[in-house]
Amino acid sequence: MRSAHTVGIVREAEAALMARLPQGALMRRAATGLAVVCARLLPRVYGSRVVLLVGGGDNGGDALYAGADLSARGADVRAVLAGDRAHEGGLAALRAAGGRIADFQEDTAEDTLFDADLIVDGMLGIGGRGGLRAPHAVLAGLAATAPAPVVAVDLPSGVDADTGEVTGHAVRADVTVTFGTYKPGLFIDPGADRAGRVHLVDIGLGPELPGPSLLSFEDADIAPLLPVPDAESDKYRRGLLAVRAGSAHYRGAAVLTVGGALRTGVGMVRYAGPSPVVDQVLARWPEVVADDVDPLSSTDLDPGRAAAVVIGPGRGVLPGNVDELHVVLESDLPVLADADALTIIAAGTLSDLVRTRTAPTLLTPHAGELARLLDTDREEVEARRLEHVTRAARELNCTVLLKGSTTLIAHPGSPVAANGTGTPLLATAGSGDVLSGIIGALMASGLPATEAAVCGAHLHGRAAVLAHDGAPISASDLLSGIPRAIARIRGHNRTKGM
Ligand SMILES: NC(=O)C1=CN([C@@H]2O[C@H](COP(=O)(O)OP(=O)(O)OC[C@H]3O[C@@H](n4cnc5c(N)ncnc54)[C@H](OP(=O)(O)O)[C@@H]3O)[C@@H](O)[C@H]2O)[C@@H](O)CC1
Ligand SMILES: Nc1ncnc2c1ncn2[C@@H]1O[C@H](COP(=O)(O)OP(=O)(O)O)[C@@H](O)[C@H]1O
Ligand SMILES: [K+]
Repeated sequence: MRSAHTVGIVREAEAALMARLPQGALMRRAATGLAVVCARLLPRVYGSRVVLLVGGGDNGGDALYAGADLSARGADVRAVLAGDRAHEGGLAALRAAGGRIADFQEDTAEDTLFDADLIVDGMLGIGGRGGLRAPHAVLAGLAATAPAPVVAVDLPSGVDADTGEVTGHAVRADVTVTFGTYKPGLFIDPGADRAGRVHLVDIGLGPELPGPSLLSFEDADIAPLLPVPDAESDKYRRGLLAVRAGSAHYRGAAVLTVGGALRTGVGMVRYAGPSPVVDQVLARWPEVVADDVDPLSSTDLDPGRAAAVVIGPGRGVLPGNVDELHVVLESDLPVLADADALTIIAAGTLSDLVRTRTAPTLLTPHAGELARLLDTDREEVEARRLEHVTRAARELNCTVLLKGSTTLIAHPGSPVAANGTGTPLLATAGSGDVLSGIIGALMASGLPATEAAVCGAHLHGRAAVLAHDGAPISASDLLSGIPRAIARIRGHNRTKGM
């Protein structure tokens, strides 16, 4: 599991640690770690051409000291100064080690960057604010087109460390070397996409840091959470999931939600819906126990021995659907509400019930649905995803999973989780229905809503990557990836344990 802390927290921890260390010690630790990663990226250090893009703050200082280390090992190091000032100690160290230093010149910068074997982005770190100004923006553009790999110092310049937001230009790194702790923006798109592979360099900040602001999970963290049936299990102990998805207009939503649950593994799926949808679900999934129920006229929940309910995908927003959701939310079962159920909640009539129910509640909106829940617009949510998912969890007093290129999961009082798996190919109709089924199965198996959401999103992304094989996938294709993803994740855990 990788923990991230916001800039404010990093600054406080840094101040506490620096008070006990000789001046400059932290920057030396950071720069040494950076130089080691840079050296590994070069076929050989001696004779390699390394170009440092140097900003006016300590981020530039890190780059200059690392450049001095590489220069001392025989690399040909050139620093291009983006600002009108640069870290004095770093400049002196690079000069003393034989490196060259030049101010940014529009007419020579391109040749300098295109001749490099490695480009080190030390323009802005956690002190960056807003969109990159010139000449930083020009250098970011040149670094993106130059053939050499780009290593970002602490974070790619132009990425907001706390949110992953990018306003205008930002560096696109192949590798980011970050110091002391991960920064949230390294795990949230578009920042995550700009960061490439992220290495953490330990500079001794750990003991000064409080609990994380954001978490990112890997296979090894997910594997122990996945339910494993044991010899004592029967279908009820493994969990019965009640699915309230699909309608005469949207039959596929029922088929996909149920499929997501079955492929994830659950004791039983009990489906309730209008008769033509029941026929379609049974034609595809004969193992389902299905009840003909017209949700528009019957509000009986009769969940049997259900351990959790998924409601909403393709279900409709008519008065009967509102009544059905009301009954489900009034139950003491864990509930996952998606799609049309979110539209109903956003309309206001049931949001109080969501807020006050004591059983676990998980809402799984995309940006548009979250915007409706928070009475704002989609662009606003997309620009500040972390802020909005946190606010929704707090205001609705439940777990909220915000879908999108980075899926975020928030629960009041807990660090937000950023999902690290997936592919843009997931942006296809119905893939959200599959996600609801996956998470519903995990909730029915007994996982708390937040853990089910974190595991489900991870599994969903892994399944997509395994299913696509380089070609586009449909939501149905995704289903076949789920068991393979579970096997891979479990296998990873075994390897780690050996
Ligand atoms: N914390 C730690 O534990 C450790 C931290 N360390 C390192 O220190 C880094 C933080 O250093 P920092 O505070 O000096 O800020 P930094 O990121 O260099 O930027 C400041 C400069 O950027 C400029 N600038 C701002 N926005 C801009 C824009 N949009 N476009 C253009 N320019 C812009 C701003 O100019 P101004 O706006 O003031 O004119 C100022 O000159 C941190 O990321 C890590 O690398 C390690 O050494 C050791 C351990
Ligand atoms: N650019 C992207 N990269 C990765 N995953 C994405 C991207 N866009 C969407 N997704 C994922 O695809 C799924 C789409 O779900 P949703 O928006 O509910 O679609 P639908 O309602 O059609 O099923 C979500 O899991 C979401 O996180
Ligand atoms: K940087």
